[in-house]
This record gives sequence, structure tokens and C-alpha cells, in this order.
Amino acid sequence: MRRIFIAGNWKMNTSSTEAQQLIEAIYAQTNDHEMDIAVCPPTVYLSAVSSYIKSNEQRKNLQIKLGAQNMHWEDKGAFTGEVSGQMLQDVGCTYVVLGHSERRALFSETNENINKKIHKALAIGLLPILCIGETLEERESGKEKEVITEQLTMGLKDLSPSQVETCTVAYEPVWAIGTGKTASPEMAQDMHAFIRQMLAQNYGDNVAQAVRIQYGGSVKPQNIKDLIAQADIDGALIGGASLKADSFSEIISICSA
Ligand SMILES: O=C(CO)COP(=O)(O)O
Repeated sequence: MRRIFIAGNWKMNTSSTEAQQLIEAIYAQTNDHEMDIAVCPPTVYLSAVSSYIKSNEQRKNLQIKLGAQNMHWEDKGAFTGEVSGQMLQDVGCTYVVLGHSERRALFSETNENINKKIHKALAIGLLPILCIGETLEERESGKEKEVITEQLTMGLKDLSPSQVETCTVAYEPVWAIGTGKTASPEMAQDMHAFIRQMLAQNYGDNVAQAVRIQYGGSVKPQNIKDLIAQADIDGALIGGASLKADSFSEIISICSA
């Protein structure tokens, strides 16, 4: 069985004090659980959040891991403003979110670049969360499965089945991100099942059954129960609601029920 995986994408939010308060509050308010949890703070706060996480490692049943929101595919060099996967590992990251729709739309990330990043992340032992999702326009013109197929196959291009197995896929329909409009549980399940079917076709059944597929887009305590009840929804990548410790903790507790 796939272990539930809940991750908070803080995006470009919090001050250093707020980041500290948020991670403290998440530890204080979250009960022990049987699932994987990660927080993805802004890059400049990774070290501070990492130190706090390390100082709580004795809480055996509440293991929160650290994730980054992006990385470059090169190891080092003249890439002003960029951060390498090694640097992320150096400050304690386990996961890295790659191909988020905001990066695709606002920072011209291509499937080719995302694929290079995934290869690098896996080569050094960082676990990628590959984000894919269609825009409203693409859904309204009936192209959503075509878009998802392209993003998934190009994002995972030239990876071995055993590498794909260690990736998480986050299905985040762009029209549901930060809009308050969640995909209905049935609509999300339909796409998750489609993604799993594609993984089975390309990498075999065992890999498809092992890969976790998170849903993202306006996830909150009020809608997580019906989403997580779907057969192919294995967790959530949460934006806005992950910035409030009580909401994030409530989502975790609903998923562990
Ligand atoms: O983009 C998201 C997570 O990566 C989702 O954001 P919201 O939960 O704010 O809609």
C-alpha cells in the first residue's frame, strides 16, 4: 500500500520569524501519524527550518521532512541567482518540488528543463515531486489529458522504472490553484487514475502501483476527506492552507483517520 504523503508548499511567503513560528506551531499541533509529511519553505529559510526539524528528531512518530520549491540542474558555477540540488541537500532537504505550474507559467520552465532537474535530483538522492496540471483553457477545450500526458512523459523522459518509482507526481490543475475552486473528488480521481494508467503503460504495473500521486489545488480541511478517500489520491500538495498550522495539522489528522 502507498503511504499517504502530505506536503506544504509555502511558496514566496513568511518572514524568517513567521517561518520559525509556523514550523513550531506545526509540531505543536500535529498528532503522531503514519504518513509522510514535508514542508517546503522559501529557499532562504530552509536552513532555519531544517535546524528546528533536526532538534525535533526525537519525536519518532512525527517525522517532518524538508523540501525545496525548485533547483537548478547543474552542480555549481556561473548561474547567478540559482541554487543546486547539492546545496539543498547540504541544508537538509529530502524532497524538491519541480515543474510547479507557477514556475512553468511565470518563469518559462519547459518540460525539457524540468526533466534535466529530475535527472539531477535523482542522481544525487533528492526525491522529486513532479507537478503537472492543465489550465482552465486547456480543460475547456478538452485537451487536459493530452497536456498531462505530455508533461508526465517529458518530465520523466529517460528515467529507469526504479527511478520513476521514487518520484512523487502532484496533479495540480492550474484553475484550482489559489482560486478556492477544488476539482471535485471524482474529477481528480479520474485524472489520477489516468496518470497511474500511463505510468503502468510506460514503466509497468509495479511502478505504477508504487508511485504516489498527490492532488493539489485549494486543498483545505473542508475538502480533504473526500479527496483522500479516492483510490488513486495518495496525498496532497498544499499551498494556502499549509501557511496556517491549524489547517495543515487538521488536514494531516483527517488523512490519518
Ligand atoms: O500550488 C499549490 C501547491 O503547490 C496549491 O496551492 P493552493 O493550495 O493555495 O491552491
